Amino acid sequence: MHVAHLTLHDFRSYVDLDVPLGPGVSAFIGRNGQGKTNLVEAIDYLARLASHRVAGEAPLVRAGADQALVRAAVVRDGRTAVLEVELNPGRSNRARINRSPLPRARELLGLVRTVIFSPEDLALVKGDPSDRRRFLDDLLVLRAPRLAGVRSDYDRVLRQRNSLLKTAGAARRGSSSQDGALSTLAVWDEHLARVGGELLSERLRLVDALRPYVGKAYETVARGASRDDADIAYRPSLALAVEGEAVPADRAALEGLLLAELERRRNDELDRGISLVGPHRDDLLLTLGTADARLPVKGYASHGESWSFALALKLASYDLLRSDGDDPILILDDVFAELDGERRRQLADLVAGAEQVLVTAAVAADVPESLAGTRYVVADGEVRRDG
Ligand SMILES: Nc1ncnc2c1ncn2[C@@H]1O[C@H](COP(=O)(O)OP(=O)(O)OP(=O)(O)O)[C@@H](O)[C@H]1O
Repeated sequence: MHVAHLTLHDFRSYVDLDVPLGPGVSAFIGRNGQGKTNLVEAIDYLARLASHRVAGEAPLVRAGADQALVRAAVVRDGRTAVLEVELNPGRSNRARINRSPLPRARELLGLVRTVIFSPEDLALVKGDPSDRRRFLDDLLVLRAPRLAGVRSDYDRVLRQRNSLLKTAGAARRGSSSQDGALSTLAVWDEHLARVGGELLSERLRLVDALRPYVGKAYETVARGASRDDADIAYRPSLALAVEGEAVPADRAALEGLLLAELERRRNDELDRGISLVGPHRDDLLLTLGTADARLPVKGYASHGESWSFALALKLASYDLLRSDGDDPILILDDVFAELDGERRRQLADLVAGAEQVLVTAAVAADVPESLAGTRYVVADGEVRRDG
């Protein structure tokens, strides 16, 4: 797939932008702070309805404006659709396809697929578990857009259950009756186990599917590495076994495990007033080394190894989406400055075959020759074709 035309209105630093794009490589070159990332962020936003840089919509709307608009003509299998999203911070966003409004903006998900490489990816390795959970969940939704509903249902159930735990815990500490709260809690346990079991099962399956691609990708981007060096494993907040026997990764079995664990941890949860069990407490463990000497990347790996691992995770997700028969738009935002000449060429060779690659760089010479493509100059709020 590729974006054939991008229109922005009051998005980030752009008042109005109208830029035709084509398949193949487009490289956006400009001095720091000219709006290169803002442009590719807009396309990535259409794919995920979230930014890779900030939480929430407010920073995406131009300072002083009330709303922003991102519109893109997207070509997939020879057919063009015009996708549009209006960002309304504090209110719901609106989306349209070919000018027809959609009941919910979420229905845009899955129509554009992107894989973005950016300096923020380092948080995948060095950041909190929430950064890695977001990576997994974003990839889940890209592969199966209906899971956006499961993800938001889980967040809602968790919020409700946490507030109930606070109330019931406070009643218990004040020795007042908690009967009502406890019976309501049992209902929310069931919700959490049902939606959580589904999310957990999807994540486990995803990690299984992604794993073989991670070693291969790390070998490509890390100097002197072999494909067995890098590995990933899902680290759940509860043991996925009963009497030493691993439980299958299906939702019903996981739902049962979650319910039992919620019951077991009930007192802890009431004491602390938060949900201690469920996919919101899980992590993706990243390790490097040989079978007998394997170390977690976080806290042990060098800066170069960490950066290579982050790139490898993104490259692996790109390979996985391709193996599904998809051809996501690849965005390489400011990544070449971080790599030496050999790694630049290797990464460039790997991505050059994608239907559309969007590259940003402050210095044209940082973009490898094989990604020459079409060059655009980004300056003073404008984007024009170079030459
Ligand atoms: N909501 C907003 N309203 C107005 N201007 C904004 C908004 N958000 C970001 N900007 C401006 O956009 C500019 C940053 O643009 P962007 O991140 O695209 O830069 P860049 O060209 O990628 O630079 P670099 O090469 O340093 O990464 C900054 O000058 C910032 O002040």
